[in-house]
Amino acid sequence: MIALLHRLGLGADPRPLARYLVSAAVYAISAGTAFGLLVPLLSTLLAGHTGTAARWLLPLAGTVLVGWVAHYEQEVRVLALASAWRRRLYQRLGTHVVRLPLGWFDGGRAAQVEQLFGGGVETAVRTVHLVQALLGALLTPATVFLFLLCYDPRLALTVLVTVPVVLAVFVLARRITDRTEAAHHAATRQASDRLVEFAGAQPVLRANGRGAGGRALLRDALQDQYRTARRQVFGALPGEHLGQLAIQLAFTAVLVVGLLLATGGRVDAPRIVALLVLGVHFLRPFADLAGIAGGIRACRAALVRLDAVLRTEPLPEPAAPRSHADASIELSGVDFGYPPGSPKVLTGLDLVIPAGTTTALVGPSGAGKTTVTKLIARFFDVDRGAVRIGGVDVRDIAGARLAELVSVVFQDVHLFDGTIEDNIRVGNPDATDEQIRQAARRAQVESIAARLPGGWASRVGAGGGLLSGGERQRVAIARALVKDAPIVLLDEATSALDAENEAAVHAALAELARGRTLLVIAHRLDTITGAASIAVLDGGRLVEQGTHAELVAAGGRYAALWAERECAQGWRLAAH
Ligand SMILES: Nc1ncnc2c1ncn2[C@@H]1O[C@H](COP(=O)(O)OP(=O)(O)OP(=O)(O)O)[C@@H](O)[C@H]1O
Repeated sequence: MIALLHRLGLGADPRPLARYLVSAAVYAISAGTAFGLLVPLLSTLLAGHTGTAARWLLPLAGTVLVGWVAHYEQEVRVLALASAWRRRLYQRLGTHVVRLPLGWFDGGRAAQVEQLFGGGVETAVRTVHLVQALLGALLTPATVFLFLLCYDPRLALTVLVTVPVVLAVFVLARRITDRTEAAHHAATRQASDRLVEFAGAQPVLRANGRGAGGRALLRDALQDQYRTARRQVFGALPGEHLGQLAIQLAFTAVLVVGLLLATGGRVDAPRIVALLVLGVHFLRPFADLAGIAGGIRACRAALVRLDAVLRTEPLPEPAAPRSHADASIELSGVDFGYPPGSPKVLTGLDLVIPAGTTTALVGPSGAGKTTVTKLIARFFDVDRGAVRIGGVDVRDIAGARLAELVSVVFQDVHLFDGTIEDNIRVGNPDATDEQIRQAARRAQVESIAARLPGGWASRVGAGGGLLSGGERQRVAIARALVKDAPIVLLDEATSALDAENEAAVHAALAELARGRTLLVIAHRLDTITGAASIAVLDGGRLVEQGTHAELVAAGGRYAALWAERECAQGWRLAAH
């Protein structure tokens, strides 16, 4: 844990950390000392020696004052330390995440990072506060024990013997509580997932007359959650009571020994009362230790998640970046698997896309088309072979330069819940209003703004939910137009488009192609019949390449796909 905290930079500035630890330790020790000084004060007071008792007031007041100053210092230090560390962690995470390969964000990792930026860093930072609680729970009883040892070694040994028993009972109690808590968390998570799913699936459920069926799934999940919540309450009760019981038993043991000592006349009654008060203060912090241990476990889990992200290697930057000659693309002998080393998705792939031309990638689902675009944009590095832009290996082009060279328009375009203009401006934050409007016009986005109730000022909803698939893609094309990168990689929207949308996307694509190297993953063959070149991918290999006419005439894989499409269209016409 200490190595983990060190790696995450808690000790980057050791002086404030050391001052915090010292003030927390001084506070914990002074609390123990104050309890220790109560013994002579109380015992003399109870024995009626008021004058002698008064003499103890001064050291007690001094200790309380030291404790108060240390406590103030500890609170100021912990706030400064936690906020500096929080800022450092956010900065490290922010600067690291932007250097990670974009492919790393696949498979739910984006949500993981979102969670870290949300509660994860906060939970990790709580570790700093737990340190003072831990020091208090260890150093205060240790100081009290030293006083007990000086006052009465027999009583001191008695309380010492109870410690392992109390700790063992607390560990057992914690295990019982943890088990039921884990089951309850899992059931709560499932119930909330079901709730979200149930709300989101309303259109599908109702369209299929499954309103009641969907409710049954939700009801089952909620019942399950209720059952585990009850189990958690009843399961946690024995755990909590066991802990309290252990402390009470330990105290009873100390009481019995104290009474034996008093009745045997070996210690006078006032002193034994004062010592028993000290015994209580020795045992009390053990109840806190169980809670602190649970808190440390939660913090550790957050720290491990943070560390895992921060230790992920960014794609290496070239030591001596090179400049590309033009916007041509070339893949030569490319092998690639997710993750590197796993079964190959692309094998020995050769593909040349001359600068300023449009090439369409077609092929069955899973052929590796999207993977090709991800390798060109360097979301991942190839396992073998090379991807070149303008004759230069993408690994030799500086990351920032490559990002300027290439625009990627994904199949599932993500829009932010802002206006259409805000969303286009993402492509180039420095673009003027006129440039934005012009890109919007060329990408056929104006008609979208015209149909929205608030026009250009309308928000597009979370993820662009108020727009159709084709409309979202047109906004993304406008984004690529304002970015004005010489290479555009576009994964055509697979969602069914109405005739008007289809024509608009066509026109937007034609604008995008003008003067650029465009690689389009085509899911509708009609879109790409005019492309300069069509590359047919199957099983991660290039099986054919040529123009539409050449490939249809060749009667190969593409001709078969074209025939399938014609057949499907014929079926649609007949069905109407
Ligand atoms: N991030 C990933 N991790 C693991 N496997 C992946 C990942 N992305 C894609 N794959 C696998 O790689 C193979 C090729 O996927 P790819 O998305 O490149 O195909 P595609 O031709 O674009 O398919 P589609 O037309 O359905 O989008 C598939 O078997 C897919 O399951």
